[in-house]
Amino acid sequence: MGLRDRLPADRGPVRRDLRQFPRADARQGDARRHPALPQPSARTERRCHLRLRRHDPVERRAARPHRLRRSCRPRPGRRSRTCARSGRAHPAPARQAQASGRGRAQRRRARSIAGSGGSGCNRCRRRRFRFQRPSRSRCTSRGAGTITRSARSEARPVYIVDGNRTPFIKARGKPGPFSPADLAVQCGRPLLMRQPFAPDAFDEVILGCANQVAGEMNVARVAALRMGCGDEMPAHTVHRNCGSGMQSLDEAYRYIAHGDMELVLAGGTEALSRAPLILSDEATAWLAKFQGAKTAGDRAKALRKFNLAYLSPEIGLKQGLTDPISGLAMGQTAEEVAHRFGISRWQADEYAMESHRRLARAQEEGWLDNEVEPMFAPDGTVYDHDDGVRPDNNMEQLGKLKPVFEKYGNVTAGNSSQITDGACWIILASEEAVEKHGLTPLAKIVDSDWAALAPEIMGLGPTVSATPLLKRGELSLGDIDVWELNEAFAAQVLGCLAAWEDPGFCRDVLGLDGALGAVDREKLNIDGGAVSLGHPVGTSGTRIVLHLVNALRRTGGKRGIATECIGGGQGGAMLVEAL
Ligand SMILES: CC(=O)SCCNC(=O)CCNC(=O)[C@H](O)C(C)(C)COP(=O)(O)OP(=O)(O)OC[C@H]1O[C@@H](n2cnc3c(N)ncnc32)[C@H](O)[C@@H]1OP(=O)(O)O
Repeated sequence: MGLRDRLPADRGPVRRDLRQFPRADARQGDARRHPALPQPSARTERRCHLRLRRHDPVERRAARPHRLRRSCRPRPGRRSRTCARSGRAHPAPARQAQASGRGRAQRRRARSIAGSGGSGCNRCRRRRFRFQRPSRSRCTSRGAGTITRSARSEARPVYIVDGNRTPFIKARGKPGPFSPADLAVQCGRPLLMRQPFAPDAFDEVILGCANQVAGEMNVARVAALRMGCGDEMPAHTVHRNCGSGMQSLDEAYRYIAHGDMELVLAGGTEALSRAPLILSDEATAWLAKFQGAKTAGDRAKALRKFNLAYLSPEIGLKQGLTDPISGLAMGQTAEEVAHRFGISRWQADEYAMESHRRLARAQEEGWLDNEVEPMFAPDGTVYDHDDGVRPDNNMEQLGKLKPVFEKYGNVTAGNSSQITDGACWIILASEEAVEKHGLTPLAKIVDSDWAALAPEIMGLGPTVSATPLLKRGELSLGDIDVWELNEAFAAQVLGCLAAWEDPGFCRDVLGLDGALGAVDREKLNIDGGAVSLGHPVGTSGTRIVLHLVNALRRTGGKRGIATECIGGGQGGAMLVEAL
């Protein structure tokens, strides 16, 4: 029975309450044992469990309930008050509803919200109800600017006509040879050279980048100019963390589908090796004072206040890979997903090993040759392949690695995505542009979706963003020939697969009538993924769509979904059809 047969018959708003997951029995499951590792004692197991519980939003909330400040609690019939936290005015909702002459139901709702102390201040309300209120379902609506169901039938077709990427180069603890703009230019030049149109024929250049460097602000425009697209080429950079590369494609898709543009160059670039070191606020203040000193005496005075600790900068990459709301590193969010769905270390390592095996096979068979363009460093070094792959990786090697993010966790350097540099471009065109320039479309973008969930479990982003594509397209799992699910962490990918097989999760979070089912592993990340290849965060979204198109064409498949989790608690997905 496919998803089509289980489509909910007008079930109303989906209840997306992640407190339900996992079931109690799954929580108690042993997710950490690995036969090749020394086993933790019962005491450390208990401690580890307690530590994970601290990340659990439900347990944490129970332990430390957020109290709305007095001033945030509007009461029916009272005058509006100012929130001490946000500084915004809170109208008393019941009175407000009455005054504006709204209906009885609305007034009742307003009273009940007021009674629970949750009206008015968005910040407070969001904090307090984060895991209490069913969130608005994004399975069916995507906010302003989206292509709605009715508009979709009138939308113009959008074609992927070409694309390529650089090799992904592992960051080895020092700045890599290329900046984000260098990567984008080295990737883009050969792509533009083989097109039958001039580089200035684009309507817009859009580039995703999560870590822009100060010397290349609006890196899209810098790259467009350096690629010879001309002074009149509009270009902008987009940022949706790990979804930046897919965001650029999605914008291009929408511009073309709406009839605003004909030909767009979209992509992603990232040089994680060049993430900055950041001076602390104290060090910056000292430096400002020192530089502002007018006399030699003032300078000497400032020098005397110098503290050696100022020389110890904060690591920008570490901060960037930590969620600012939950305070969890991305790897810890993967531990969270693994814990909730009982994913073991063994399973994660097995997945990682297979990822390396598949990428090595793809490189050997030349399946990536039409996708990867070599790069040339100023010192003459040629980079022509993804250098993170370990063709001879085995469970013994992987089993020896220590968990990185939790003492007795599952996530290691071996089953995490690697920190790499790389760029990727895709050319998108309307039917008119295809005809005008005599282009050969490779695939068509059919639909896309963005969804959000709690930052602690951002790894489940693919489930909440890809399922609406299946729903809207009335597709079952069997209708999807290839899946590209970005491998942020092996445990996170496996967590998504487990969630789709969990009837409770699918029913309550995804709004289905039962479990979606098991994704065929032979159709998932068939040529490896970020675990073996690396994950230049702003680029990966473009890469998975480009590779999906190539993989579909190579295997003779028709439909494919590229999907990824996004730091901060989001998911993005794109449905394409090979031509
Ligand atoms: C929404 C999202 O997409 S979230 C995802 C965003 N991205 C991330 O969070 C990045 C996650 N990854 C990381 O943070 C890093 O890769 C880390 C912290 C896990 C590891 O970083 P590093 O220590 O620099 O990794 P590195 O690749 O150097 O490996 C460390 C060690 O493990 C070993 N190792 C790594 N992978 C393997 C493997 N597959 N098999 C055997 N050994 C391995 C290395 O050889 C190395 O050992 P050595 O020091 O003796 O040479």
